[in-house]
Amino acid sequence: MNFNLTEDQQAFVDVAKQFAEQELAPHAAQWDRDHHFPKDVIQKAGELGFCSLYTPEDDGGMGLSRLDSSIIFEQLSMGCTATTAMLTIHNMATWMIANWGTSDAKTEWMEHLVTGQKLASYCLTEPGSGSDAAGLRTSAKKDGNEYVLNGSKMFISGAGSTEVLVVMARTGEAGPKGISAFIVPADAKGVIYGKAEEKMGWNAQPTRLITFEDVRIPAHYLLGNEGEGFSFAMKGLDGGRINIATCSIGTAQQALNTARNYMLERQQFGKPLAAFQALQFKLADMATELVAARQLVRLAAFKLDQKDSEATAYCAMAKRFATDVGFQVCDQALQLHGGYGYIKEYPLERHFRDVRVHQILEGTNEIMRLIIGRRLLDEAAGDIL
Ligand SMILES: CC(C)(COP(=O)(O)OP(=O)(O)OC[C@H]1O[C@@H](n2cnc3c(N)ncnc32)[C@H](O)[C@@H]1OP(=O)(O)O)[C@@H](O)C(=O)NCCC(=O)NCCSC(=O)C1=CCCCC1
Repeated sequence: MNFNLTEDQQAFVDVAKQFAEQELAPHAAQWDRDHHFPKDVIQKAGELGFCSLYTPEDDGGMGLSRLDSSIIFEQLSMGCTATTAMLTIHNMATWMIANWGTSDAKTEWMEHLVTGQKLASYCLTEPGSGSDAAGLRTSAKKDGNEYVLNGSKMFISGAGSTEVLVVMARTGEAGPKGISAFIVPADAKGVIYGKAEEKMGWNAQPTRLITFEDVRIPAHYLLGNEGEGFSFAMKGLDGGRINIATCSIGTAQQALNTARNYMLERQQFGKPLAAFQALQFKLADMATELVAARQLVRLAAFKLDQKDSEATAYCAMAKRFATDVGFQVCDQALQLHGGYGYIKEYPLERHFRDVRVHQILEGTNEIMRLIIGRRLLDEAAGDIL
């Protein structure tokens, strides 16, 4: 077992780190303050392949593994959490279209999505269904060569600024088996956008309600077959959960680095904070938990790459653990800064606000525990640990 980065992975790290330092980090605070969505910067990231990291090469993507992608997203999220998170969502939606889109739909959309010239949002959650995703009510009714969509999607990242929506909608019976997935052009007639939500963090990307009123799309925008949409949505989220966990790791690493430097510089009682053993212990615990979280995220990514039968449970474990650790590390880094941690002149309060939502979205950490627990207790599952 080799835990070192390969030469290729190190090269990816170098490119991503440079991009994060030059294109993201210098602007992240301003984007947060202005609630500015830096679409041009995401498109610039697309020129480096970052918009289609794990989309297969045959579909125009980079064809990288989930592990390689996680290593890259970690570096990018050290520059700007919210922008990188949006990039991961676009990667997830693009991968879904590449995997299950019809050849006509792929001919129409893929070349624009893999480069990031067009961006995609993922639309599962509804006002009445969050954790109970299979309870969704948005409907898609077949009408000749078209589907007609009606309903609403809530908390949609990028909504109003992306060109493509991957929408899960009901074509059949109640529950997961009646759900299908569709490509919906974001400017289709009848797609109506709500106001941008005022959020605690993730301010460098818009979040809106989307309402579909008799939205007509061609039948070949159906992904796979009718009734397969819930499973596609969940498969997309297995990878999405690693990506979000990764964004927590990168942000927490950035917060840890900032706190370490502050401890070396800041003098109190005639000596640097670094000289106080209680604070050394705090930093030691932050680093230890962060390293453990990173390894679990990379293990889950590896399991997904291997198509391991327990990959879903490992992705849930990684998401639960890394987003909890990421939040705690950012909180402790803020605490180590004392009053300076609480003011906006320093980045700690932004990191704290940005990672908080990772414990909620792409499945709450309570749902992650449910997924892990169910699997552990499934008699057919065998030993997963
Ligand atoms: C786990 C869960 C609670 C599901 O439970 P139920 O008991 O209803 O469904 P159950 O009986 O577990 O399953 C149904 C079928 O589905 C297959 N399948 C499940 N997982 C997977 C999987 N991982 N891969 C493949 N198939 C899967 C399952 O096998 C079953 O099919 P079968 O009967 O076997 O033929 C699910 O709903 C969930 O997870 N909620 C969190 C939602 C949630 O995560 N939002 C997040 C919304 S997105 C979001 O927050 C974003 C934020 C920022 C932007 C991006 C998006």
